[in-house]
Amino acid sequence: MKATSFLLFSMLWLMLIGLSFYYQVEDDKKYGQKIAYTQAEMFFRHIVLMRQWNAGHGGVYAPVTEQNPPNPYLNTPDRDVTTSTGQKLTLINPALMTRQLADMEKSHSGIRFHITSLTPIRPENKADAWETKALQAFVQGRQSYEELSDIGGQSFYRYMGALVLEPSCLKCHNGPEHKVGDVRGGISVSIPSSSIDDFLSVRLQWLQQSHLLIAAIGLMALLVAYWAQERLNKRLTKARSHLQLAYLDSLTLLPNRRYYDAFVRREWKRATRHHYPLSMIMIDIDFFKAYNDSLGHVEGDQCLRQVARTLRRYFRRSGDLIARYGGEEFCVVAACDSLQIMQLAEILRTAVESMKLPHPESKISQYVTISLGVATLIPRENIEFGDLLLHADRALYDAKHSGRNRVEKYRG
Ligand SMILES: Nc1nc2c(ncn2[C@@H]2O[C@H](COP(=O)(O)OP(=O)(O)OP(=O)(O)O)[C@@H](O)[C@H]2O)c(=O)[nH]1
Repeated sequence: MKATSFLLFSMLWLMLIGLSFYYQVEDDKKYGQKIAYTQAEMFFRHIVLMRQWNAGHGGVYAPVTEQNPPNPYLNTPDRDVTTSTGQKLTLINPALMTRQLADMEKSHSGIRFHITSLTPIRPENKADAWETKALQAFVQGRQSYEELSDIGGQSFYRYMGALVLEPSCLKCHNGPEHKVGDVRGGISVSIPSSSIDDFLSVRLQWLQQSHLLIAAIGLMALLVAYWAQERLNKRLTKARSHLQLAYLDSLTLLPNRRYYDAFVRREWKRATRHHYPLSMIMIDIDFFKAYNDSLGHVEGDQCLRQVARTLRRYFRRSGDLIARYGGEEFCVVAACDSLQIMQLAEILRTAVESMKLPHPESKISQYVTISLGVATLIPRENIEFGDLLLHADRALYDAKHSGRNRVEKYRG
């Protein structure tokens, strides 16, 4: 893994973790809201049930106390009674019971509920702005309404359920304008959002910690993979450079003689099996000693490199090879016939001459030139591959002795 890939994967991983964190937090918020509204709805249903119980009994009597004075809005003949022992009792109808329970709940848990309507009998039952919105929604046909809203600057999950007139309610709501099934108001239940926020913040903390841990584990795994890959790469590079040292000539970066020998042996066997010709070229730089002597060894090395670079351009096929044979000698092996190898040799000769690399001490040209000896054989069982080398060498000798800067073919 490269450093850029490591960075890319790390960023991708962190993005995934970030996304997972975001969606889980959002999900938890929704879940928290759902819990709040469900809790509020349950409260509402419970109150409605208690009201039904109360209305079913036509109200219940309780002793008159400071906290439980007679209800001035209740116009029934037996609102206040005195027992045979002189105890004063007053009738508690569903509305009064709801109010008393609301006061108790508010001081106990902070949860508020409020019985209200668009036309309340009791002024304290007047709807606030949010409740008015909910009651108007009931007029449009909705049965419940829920929203996150403020009361006195404090945030609440607010739920309101519609109160529907039932037969038992007609004992008190007995005017001609009332009939069973009418929505005559609602009870709003408000749960402080702080109670859910506390639960959410604990969950958020857990999510943060678990995501940080997973992110760190993932990053560590990536780091380990990166580190292992780096180690492997280093080993591979080392192994490759060892291999290169063994088979490459360090000056010209051409394959060396050891590689060349192994290559020729392999090609020789193949050509023997398939009966096709194998050709060889021995190449020698003309008057290279004089070049060295006049310009120095450093320039000599540079000249060898330039000649190698020029020659190498003509060897792209997998069956052909050029190598540094030693000193200022290069050799070529190619799976082709004598005509083709002569053409190639001539191309190589021209290419070096065309470099126009000045040679102040050459007796045949003002530039660096090469002599080439070419040989071709169709391998057979009774011929050694060394014969091909000897023939090429012989041809090179002929090229040297017939004037240099030329190609000579082995003539047998
Ligand atoms: N700079 C440099 N010179 C080298 C290297 N290997 C061999 N030589 C030199 O190549 C020269 C070869 O000289 P000779 O074998 O006499 O051949 P020549 O001078 O080219 O003469 P002909 O081949 O007859 O044209 C020697 O002076 C070697 O020192 C090398 O790696 N770098």
